[in-house]
Amino acid sequence: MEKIRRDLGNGASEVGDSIFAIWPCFRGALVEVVMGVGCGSVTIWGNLIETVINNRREAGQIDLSIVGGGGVAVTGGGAAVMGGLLVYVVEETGRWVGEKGGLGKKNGEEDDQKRRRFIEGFLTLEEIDEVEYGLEIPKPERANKKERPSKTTESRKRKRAKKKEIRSKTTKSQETKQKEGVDGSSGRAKAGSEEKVDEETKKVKKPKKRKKKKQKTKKKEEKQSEGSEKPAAGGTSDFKEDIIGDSVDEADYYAWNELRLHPLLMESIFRLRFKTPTPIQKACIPPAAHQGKDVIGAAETGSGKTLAFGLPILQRLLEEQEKDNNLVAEKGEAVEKIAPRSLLRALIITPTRELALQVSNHLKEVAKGTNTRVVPIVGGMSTEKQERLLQERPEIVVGTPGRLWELMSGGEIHLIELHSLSFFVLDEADRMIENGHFRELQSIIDILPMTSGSDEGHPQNTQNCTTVASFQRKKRQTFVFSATLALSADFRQKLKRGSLKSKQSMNDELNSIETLSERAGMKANAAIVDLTNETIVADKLEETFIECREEDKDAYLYYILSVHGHGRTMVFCTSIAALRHTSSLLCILGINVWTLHAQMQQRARLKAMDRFRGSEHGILVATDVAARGLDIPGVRTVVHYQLPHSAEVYVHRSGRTARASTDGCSITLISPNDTSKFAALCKSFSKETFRRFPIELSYMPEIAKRLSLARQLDKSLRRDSQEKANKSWVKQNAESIELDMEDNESEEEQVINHKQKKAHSYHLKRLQKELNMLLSRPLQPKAFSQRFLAGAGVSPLLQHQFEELASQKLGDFKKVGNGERGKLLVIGQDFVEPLQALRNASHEVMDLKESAGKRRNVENLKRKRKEEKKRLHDQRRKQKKRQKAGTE
Ligand SMILES: Nc1ncnc2c1ncn2[C@@H]1O[C@H](COP(=O)(O)OP(=O)(O)OP(=O)(O)O)[C@@H](O)[C@H]1O
Repeated sequence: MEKIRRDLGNGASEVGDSIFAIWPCFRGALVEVVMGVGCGSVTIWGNLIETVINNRREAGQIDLSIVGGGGVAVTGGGAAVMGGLLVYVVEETGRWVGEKGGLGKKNGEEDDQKRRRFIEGFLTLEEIDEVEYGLEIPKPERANKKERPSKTTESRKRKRAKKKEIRSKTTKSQETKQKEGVDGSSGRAKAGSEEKVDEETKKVKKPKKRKKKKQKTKKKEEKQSEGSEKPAAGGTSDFKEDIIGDSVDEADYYAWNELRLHPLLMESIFRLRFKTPTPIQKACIPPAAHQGKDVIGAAETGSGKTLAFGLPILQRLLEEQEKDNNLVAEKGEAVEKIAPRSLLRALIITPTRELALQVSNHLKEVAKGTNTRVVPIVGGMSTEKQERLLQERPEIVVGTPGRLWELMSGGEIHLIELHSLSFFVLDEADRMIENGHFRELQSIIDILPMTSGSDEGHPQNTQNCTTVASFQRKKRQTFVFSATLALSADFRQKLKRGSLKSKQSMNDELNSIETLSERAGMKANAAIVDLTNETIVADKLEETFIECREEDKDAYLYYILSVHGHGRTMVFCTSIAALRHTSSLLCILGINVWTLHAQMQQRARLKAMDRFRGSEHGILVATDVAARGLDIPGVRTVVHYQLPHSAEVYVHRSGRTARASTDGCSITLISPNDTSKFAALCKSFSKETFRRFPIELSYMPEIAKRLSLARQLDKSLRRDSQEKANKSWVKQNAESIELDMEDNESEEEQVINHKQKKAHSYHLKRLQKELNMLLSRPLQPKAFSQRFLAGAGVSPLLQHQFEELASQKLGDFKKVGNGERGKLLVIGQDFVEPLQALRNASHEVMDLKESAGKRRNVENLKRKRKEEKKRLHDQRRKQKKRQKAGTE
């Protein structure tokens, strides 16, 4: 989340007005409040805001996290002079939605206590991050950091002092532990201890959170018991034991031999059970890892591109470490003199936060057993926490352009000391140049040191490594990867020719892969690996479509999910409005879905992903933020509810299934308005035919009934919640500034209103009852026999409904006890997932050329009819005119 911070240096007298002005912005939004503290008026402000926030939290209307911070440090400017309380409201999108500044003079201990009470009621973003995502937070090491504007308030200092106290209590035990074998210098060991300290600190401070902490500890213990603990560098024996325990036969992995990877990396590969390198890995690792070349890599979705650039990075870092160690042994000098550690060596940029986290986790997994640290830096998470992660000086940083540039431009030393950067990677590179979305990327590229200089082999004369005598770093390598690089016809030709020279760009924009690569320092002799086939999509992907009217898309989606809802399914919408509409309808229809879109708070985004990952038959309704790169095993089906804007997005969306040599199915819902767009889309990847998804039409009347009820319910519920939110907003704000609300309604109006409300609530109840009744029985084809089931198979939903029905019936039967045999028996049937249904069905194929021809014919016919109609109309008009003139 990008924070836009401004201060309004207005006076405390405007408190009422200003709070009133802020709250409308909160409606429905998830916001973060950053509070600057330090003065007398805090007591009043703190109480006032606390009350309002609590009310709204309890009403479930807002979800606020309070991030403390000094007025001076947070805001600078006017506030620096005047101090006071500042409330910042920032939406997930980074759009500024409200602000308030109040003034006062410092009032000492009492205010501070109040403020602390105010802040302690909430779980901060940091804690939530830690609990949920196991990020390791190293302890702050001030010495390492360049002078930056301090965010410290007095109370934070006290907080830290308290932490220190507890830390000192725990240090002894940790020291003993470290001596007992845990590598004391390991970042992770440190991080672990810091987490413990944090835990203890919080225990002392927040009894409320004990429950959460317990879960956290439990989770951690579980993780540890799974054996995911990282062994210290060089200490591979634990690893080997793991592997031997799992009886890996190294001979099975012979295909990796020619890639000459470091033994520690090979151990990770054994552990991950990757028996052979994928083609893109085979093609990229030799030039990237052993010849020091830049690489442009294009291969189908799910083909292992992350390791195609990840392994060479780790390989080179390990080789350098070994060389350094040898030099240290030879010369007997301190390792820091020979080769300073703790410099940024690889910067990997991805377009989305989820992808950055995924790539980072993937690399961490492979880097287990080495000393190399990988850290994700993404928006939507606490900046402070990420700054602390960077203080650990990780060698590899994976991030999104926005947050990276925010930290870089803020002077984050680890990110701006780039003289030792050996790898610059652009994952999903073609996304980075779309619509000038990533201006920050341009800024990042601009601060990269030049690569073409003659400094190769010479000592780097920079702040941190003036003493590097014999340490020779090779020049920086640039890697550019995506599944759809070859979709640009122009670029494909260049890939084929092996020449990347771009035409002189008219402006400074990064509007083509060529300019992007050149500006990033890509060398002319880059290895170009294009393994994409003509159709670009994954080999084992079955692409299908359903033609339907726009208003019937919900019905077909419901059909797919309820009749074939087996395995994980991702449903893609192009707009957030459509996503909200679809997911809300599905929920009313009793289908549980998770949602993911860019306007969600990051925490919620990650939670949705985690839950989707954890559910065998989960359904994720997402916008295109989830289209690229996400690697979720077991996604069997992708549904394009709305057509994507480009062929690239279609390929990436579809590529969430059929990954890593598995199969999968994509279903595109095409309305008449979509056909020409769809044909154009297919044309761009030379696709001429498409299979029609088989639909058992006899289900549709029943589905239509359910949908009609669900739509009515949805509409009413939306209207109600809107009205409620408006009313409670006015009421609460009036209360917060102690205004009495007058009731202007006459008695007659009140009676009418009451009657209307009653009628409305009765109507709602009736609709719900009717829908419940329909949902309580299995979705049946029209000609469904009540006694025997035949047809398209049983989805999990159907299975569940059958079981319910059976237990009901059998229950009734037992009650009657008349000795008759039960009439309904549920026999487990195999589910038919979309891909299977497709394979079972006949090969009905849409010839895109033919259908485009047909469409043209229909359009011509329509045009001709229209012209004919117009001609006849004009003729009649003229005739009438003439007749009129004749009679006159
Ligand atoms: N050599 C291998 N053998 C088997 N599985 C592999 C191998 N390398 C990577 N994988 C697995 O393949 C899956 C896809 O990998 P990855 O996410 O890197 O694909 P990708 O090509 O980057 O996909 P996308 O284009 O969608 O981003 C991951 O689950 C990864 O663990």
